[in-house]
Amino acid sequence: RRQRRRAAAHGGHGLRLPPGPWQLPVIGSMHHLAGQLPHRAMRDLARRHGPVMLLRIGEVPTVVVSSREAAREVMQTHDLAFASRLLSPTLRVILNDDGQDVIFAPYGERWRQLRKICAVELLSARRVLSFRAVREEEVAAALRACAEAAAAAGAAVEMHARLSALVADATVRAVVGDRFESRDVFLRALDRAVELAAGFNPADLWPSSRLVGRLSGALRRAQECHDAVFGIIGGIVKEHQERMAAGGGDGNKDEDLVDVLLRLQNDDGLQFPLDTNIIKAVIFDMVSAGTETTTTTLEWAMAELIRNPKAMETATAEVRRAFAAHGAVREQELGELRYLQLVIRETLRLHTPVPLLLPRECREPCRVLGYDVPRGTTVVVNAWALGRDERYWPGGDAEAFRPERFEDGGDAAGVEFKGADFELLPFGAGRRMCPGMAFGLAGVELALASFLFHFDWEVPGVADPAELDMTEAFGITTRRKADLLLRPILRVPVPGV
Ligand code: HEM
Repeated sequence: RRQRRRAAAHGGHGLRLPPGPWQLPVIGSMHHLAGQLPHRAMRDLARRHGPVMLLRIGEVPTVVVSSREAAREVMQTHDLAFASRLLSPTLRVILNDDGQDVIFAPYGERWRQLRKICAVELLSARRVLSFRAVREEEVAAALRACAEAAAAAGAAVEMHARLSALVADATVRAVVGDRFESRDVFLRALDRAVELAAGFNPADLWPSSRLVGRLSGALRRAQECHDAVFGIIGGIVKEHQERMAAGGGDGNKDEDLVDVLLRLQNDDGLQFPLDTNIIKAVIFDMVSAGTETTTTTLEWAMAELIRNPKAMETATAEVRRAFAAHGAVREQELGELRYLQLVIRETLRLHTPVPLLLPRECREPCRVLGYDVPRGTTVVVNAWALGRDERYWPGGDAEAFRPERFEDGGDAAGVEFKGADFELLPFGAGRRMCPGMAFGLAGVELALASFLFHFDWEVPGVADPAELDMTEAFGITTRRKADLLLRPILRVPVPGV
């Protein structure tokens, strides 16, 4: 009978819908998620109901995928059927559009054009390389700040603030060409957007109710975020336009991403013109997708290394050995740091920065592991749960930080995060996979290697580093809840200090 009720809820007949926990009127399955972070609650529910599970989040039918095989079906076998996104009411307000950007655009020609621009122009390997000097300068500034703290005996550094400033400045300079004065206002608004975009507010739970939408504080807050962020971006785009009109800003070498987009705006070959609103939305995508994820990865990597002194020792010894003669980390040789790469891979496994990836929307009726997924269903892949699943990470230590598991001969040797191994999906997979992977990793690698090269790190006031608080906060990304206060001890002089 339960099965029939669910089928009716979808307006479908004779469908074999995925199983799921019992539902209540109005709130659907929400009571099963209450009091826990969604990715954790969904993992626990999936253990009981299976790898393809149907929930109703408020009124939104949501299929949660929690096995390697099911993820492969969604993101590879039927990728085209799941290549769209849904735009929640909150996101619609934050972006002020119906999917004009890349991240939340529905699948279609418009998205394909923007995606191609990302691949060929904005986030290509050549472009990422062109921002090397920016990355090096911003990392050097962060190192100098840490060196000052180290010199003031015993001063600790609040790593979240330090890392988000570093990543934001490096990303923003690449995207818009310069730091901007309102960086902190921008970051605060972005912070709120990350929380709001995770959904689970009344406006997103009951999208069909205008009344709920109107009464929901979330939409008001989303509007405030939009105004703050797009006001700043609008000013930046205008400055670029004026500079271009005055004949400056040309020359491929120093192009920032706004320059690139404005240049493409004049390209007659585009099927869909890039109007200024689209450019602003894409700029917002680049900055928001680039900062939060990269900062989160760096913070967890530092926290895990602190908690695991042996891994810290190995990673530090490797980077100091590699760059001892040069006195500073050089980006072009980072590929040689094999252990550091494994530390990053292990961090992305345990602390998948976007734990539920970005929800997809089913474009055409489809079957996943034999279950029917009706058109319009939201589909969520619990990448965080896959990354900790004992079936794929054997050895009884799936929740432990052990980069060695990826070494040759290790039990996860050869498992990569490039979208082909469905147990490790920090960047997703398939057509909607993250196009900013190289951009993000370049920032993580350089910063992490440099922090370890110049400093040893201690946690003041925590007798046993294993006791470090690792609680996650709610949001579209898995940020740390607690501050990460670390004391740097200078070991190799920082140039310019
Ligand atoms: C550690 C860093 C990063 C992580 C973990 C990450 C993760 C993700 C994930 C999980 C998705 C959704 C994939 C899917 O649906 O299968 C995504 C999409 C996206 N990411 Fe990233 N990302 C990172 C860095 C970046 C950076 C630096 C940029 C750009 C500057 C970027 C731009 C994008 C864009 C534009 C999309 C949307 C793609 C589409 O829908 O077609 N990301 N990212």
